[in-house]
Amino acid sequence: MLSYEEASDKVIVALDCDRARALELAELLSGRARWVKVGMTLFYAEGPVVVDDLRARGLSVFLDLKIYDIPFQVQGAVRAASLTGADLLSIHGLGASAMIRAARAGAEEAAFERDGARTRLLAISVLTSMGARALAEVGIFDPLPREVSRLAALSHSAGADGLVCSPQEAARMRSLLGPEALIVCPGVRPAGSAFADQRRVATPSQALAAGASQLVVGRPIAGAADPAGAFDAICAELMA
Ligand SMILES: O=C(O)c1cc(=O)[nH]c(=O)n1[C@@H]1O[C@H](COP(=O)(O)O)[C@@H](O)[C@H]1O
Repeated sequence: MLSYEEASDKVIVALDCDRARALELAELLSGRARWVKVGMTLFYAEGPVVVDDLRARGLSVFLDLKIYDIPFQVQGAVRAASLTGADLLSIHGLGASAMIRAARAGAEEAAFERDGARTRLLAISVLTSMGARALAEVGIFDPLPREVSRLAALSHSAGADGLVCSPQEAARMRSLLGPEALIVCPGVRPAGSAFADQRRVATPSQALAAGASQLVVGRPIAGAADPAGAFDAICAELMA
């Protein structure tokens, strides 16, 4: 059974909003949440300073930029993004092994320059908003779990520290990657919450039982009338 601290460490709150609201949410969740996610909506509007703001409040940051480009560009982008001191950074597994190795080199350069811990890299597998039909639209006809497995194995061997996948693939990825791998799952919906644009979803307790290391939860917390209450309810579910 998890303690409240262990449960809260497993929940990464996605701050897909502007800086004022992100800081308001950080305040509302103060003393509860330990992890937040800065994605493209917030980062493109505010830049690296927002990572400083959140780290200064003692929060660990997943910088979710889903980086995808040629290896040269990716190395530079990952270096720059890692210089923010973010704990986690996302890149696309679809960039293949040369791009992932370049990402790893960029993260190592930044750690050397900062004389600090290396930002850990999470490879995005198949977005949780996509189902088999969306995959087929982009020419991938393999069953979804097979596509996720291929990207997981490739990213792992090229130097990514972990994987982003839906909770529906978490058990399979846990047995593929082993007990130490970081398996981060968005597409988490407490019972009764709207799925919105998410397709491959599960409840917090199902995601945890399937082997997720951490869960990413956005709108069910950030969009709730009482974000702290919604966060605590998820922790309580993980502790049960
Ligand atoms: O990298 C991610 O975090 C991510 C990957 C993915 O496949 N699906 C996914 O939803 N996400 C992110 O997880 C968060 C989910 O938000 P909610 O759907 O509001 O809980 C968003 O910030 C997405 O950017």
